Amino acid sequence: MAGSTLGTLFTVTTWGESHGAALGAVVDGCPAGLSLCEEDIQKYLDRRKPGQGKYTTARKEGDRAQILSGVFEGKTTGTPISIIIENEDQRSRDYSAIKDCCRPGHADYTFDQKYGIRDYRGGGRSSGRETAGRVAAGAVAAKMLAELGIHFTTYTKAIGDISIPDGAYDFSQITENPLYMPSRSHAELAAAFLEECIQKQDSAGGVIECRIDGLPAGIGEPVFGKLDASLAGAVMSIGAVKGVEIGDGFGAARSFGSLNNDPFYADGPAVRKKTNHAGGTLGGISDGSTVILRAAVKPTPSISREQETVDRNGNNVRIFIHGRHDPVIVPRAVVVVEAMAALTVADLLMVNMSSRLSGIKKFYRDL
Ligand SMILES: Cc1cc2nc3c(=O)[nH]c(=O)nc-3n(C[C@H](O)[C@H](O)[C@H](O)COP(=O)(O)O)c2cc1C
Ligand SMILES: C=C(O[C@@H]1CC(C(=O)O)=C[C@@H](OP(=O)(O)O)[C@H]1O)C(=O)O
Repeated sequence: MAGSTLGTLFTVTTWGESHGAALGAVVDGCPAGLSLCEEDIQKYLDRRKPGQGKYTTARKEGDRAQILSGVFEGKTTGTPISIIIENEDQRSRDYSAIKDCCRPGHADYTFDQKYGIRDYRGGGRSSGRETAGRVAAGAVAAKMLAELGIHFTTYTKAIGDISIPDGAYDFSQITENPLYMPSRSHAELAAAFLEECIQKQDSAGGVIECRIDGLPAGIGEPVFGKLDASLAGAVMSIGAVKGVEIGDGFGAARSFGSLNNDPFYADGPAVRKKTNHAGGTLGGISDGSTVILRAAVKPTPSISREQETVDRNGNNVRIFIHGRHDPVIVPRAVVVVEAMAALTVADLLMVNMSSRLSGIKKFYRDL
């Protein structure tokens, strides 16, 4: 299936290229009866849309979602939901000039090696634009999860070295600044840092944090389909994501068992934890506390500074990229991380429904 599909029971396939006529997604396995309209999807897509200010690519796309199937009279029908987003601004400034060169840090070289043919008008399937389909699909998953009381809070935790300390968040700020940072002062520092990067014809990376609230204990598979492994796999499949942490992540390697273990306590009939170093998962199964994941995003590879590379004939050449590129990917990828997390949780929930005989009996009785 050439790696375009994710999930077991709640699946998503994305299709299309950055410079083709359109791109989109097919969501299969979404239960019938969910209220769903184009506006639900649009709200998500608008958070990723390019061409919105100086910290995003200048490529102007409306990114309007159209639902082609799987919804009737405002409700999902249980059949595949197909969503299309037309490309409107494919015109690129310089791709023909660099068509035989491999952009350092981008996927040109590896695509050439794998397929022997490449649509040089842009990144094709390796373009960040492919993530529009993921976000449209993730909006469907998030809508379903919201009905179950499962909610996502996703934001920019760091840009370059400007990092918001754990817990020092003002969530009301997330939508107030174009960098999606939950701290006004950090957003101002990050904006100044990005201005410097742009001046130097350079790009920057950063960290995205996603918190999942309302997930009950018991979701996730014990071996390969672990909640943390599945989240990491889905989030690592986003272009430019170079690392994923769950809970304290790499910090846990420097901790001690006595500090890193989260003590349990009984709160009436509920079992809770005093701390959450584990990030909401134990043994690959949710423990009922907030699931916390972070994604490390590298600096945008296409920078306008002169760089060294090779061409298809094996010559050492210098490359100048003058196209439309994000000086920082992080703010636009915030909603992509959320979408991938929502798709993963929706799928694991569906798989989980068959893990107990009592669950199957209940489903059978309700038929
Ligand atoms: C939302 C989003 C926007 C992106 N924008 C750009 C861009 O404008 N220019 C660019 O060179 N790469 C951009 N990228 C990154 C490339 O798609 C990515 O680096 C490339 O596919 C190579 O994959 P890798 O970095 O995972 O190895 C973007 C990625 C995402 C997720
Ligand atoms: C258009 C989008 O971002 C694009 C992501 C991208 C890349 O190489 O990843 C390269 C640029 O596109 P183009 O191929 O036109 O030069 C960005 O503008 C988008 O995300 O919608």
